[in-house]
Amino acid sequence: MPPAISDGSHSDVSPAVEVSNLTFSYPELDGSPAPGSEPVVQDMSMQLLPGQRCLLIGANGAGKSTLLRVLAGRHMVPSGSVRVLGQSPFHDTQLTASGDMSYIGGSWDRDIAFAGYSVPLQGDFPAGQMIRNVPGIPADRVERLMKVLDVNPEWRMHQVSDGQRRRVQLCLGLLRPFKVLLLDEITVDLDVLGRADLFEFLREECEDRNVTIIYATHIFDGLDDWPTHVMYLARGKLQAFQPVETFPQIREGDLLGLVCGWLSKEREFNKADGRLPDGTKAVAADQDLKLASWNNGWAGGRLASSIKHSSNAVLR
Ligand SMILES: Nc1ncnc2c1ncn2[C@@H]1O[C@H](COP(=O)(O)OP(=O)(O)OP(=O)(O)O)[C@@H](O)[C@H]1O
Repeated sequence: MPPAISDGSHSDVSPAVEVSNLTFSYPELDGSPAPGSEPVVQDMSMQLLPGQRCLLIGANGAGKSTLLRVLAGRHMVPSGSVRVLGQSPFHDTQLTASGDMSYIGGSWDRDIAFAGYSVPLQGDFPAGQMIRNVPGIPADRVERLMKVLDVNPEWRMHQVSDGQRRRVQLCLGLLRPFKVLLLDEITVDLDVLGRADLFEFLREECEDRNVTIIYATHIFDGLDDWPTHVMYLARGKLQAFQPVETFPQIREGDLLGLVCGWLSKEREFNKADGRLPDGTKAVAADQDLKLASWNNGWAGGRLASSIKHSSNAVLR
């Protein structure tokens, strides 16, 4: 396991993203973390400057999505612990409303009362109409993005494939000229060429417009020379955060090998420390399982509830 280190770069330019001693736990219904639980993000500090692109790496359950959602202002944290473009993303909704910060998460869905949670966005409307109707976007940017993402304006949103829906989601998320972009593994449904075109577009955005990007992924194909920085999380802690040129393996085009090495060491560490593969502490077999104080909601006629110390259980 590499030691926690900081980028070490010093600059007079204000950071685009700044995290200072951030600790975050998911609250239970009473607003406090489950007693005895480890925070999902622990004592993290890092900063990225305009123009930098960072890959966010970590095993399943490491806390990547949680960190991105905190940066995107989806969870309340003390205002000094996260600054995006100098603002607190939770407290300053203008960051998102203005389009200066864009967050594109893994799924594109919405909760519909009495119908269910996580309903994929669908409806008989053409993709081109949705995209071209977003006000205030220069026409050349709209057409360029539709070309990069190969979006057919005639696609009807109730008939598209998962990959086509993802392309429309990305197109809408990238439409406004953001300054900070947070991407949570959004390329799983894209074909190889679509993914390559997208990353080329994002690189140009950084180089031409000086934007900052953090991208969480498990897919490293073709990414060796894309990031300027790499950030590795394990058990909620920042294990490494460095410019790519400081990693000989990345310079030699073996980003995947570097990541596999980190994850294998992490797996051995978890085993030796009596932890589950996701890094959480294993619970003794004789410990009572208690229903947690949260329910995840009704979906498809089932009540999905979380049971403490277990994977999600479903009560029918
Ligand atoms: N809404 C939630 N309430 C409580 N705990 C949560 C919630 N969402 C995630 N967690 C827990 O937080 C931890 C980190 O989850 P997170 O989704 O951030 O991991 P990740 O690194 O993005 O994983 P993956 O690579 O599988 O997407 C996990 O242990 C997960 O069980």
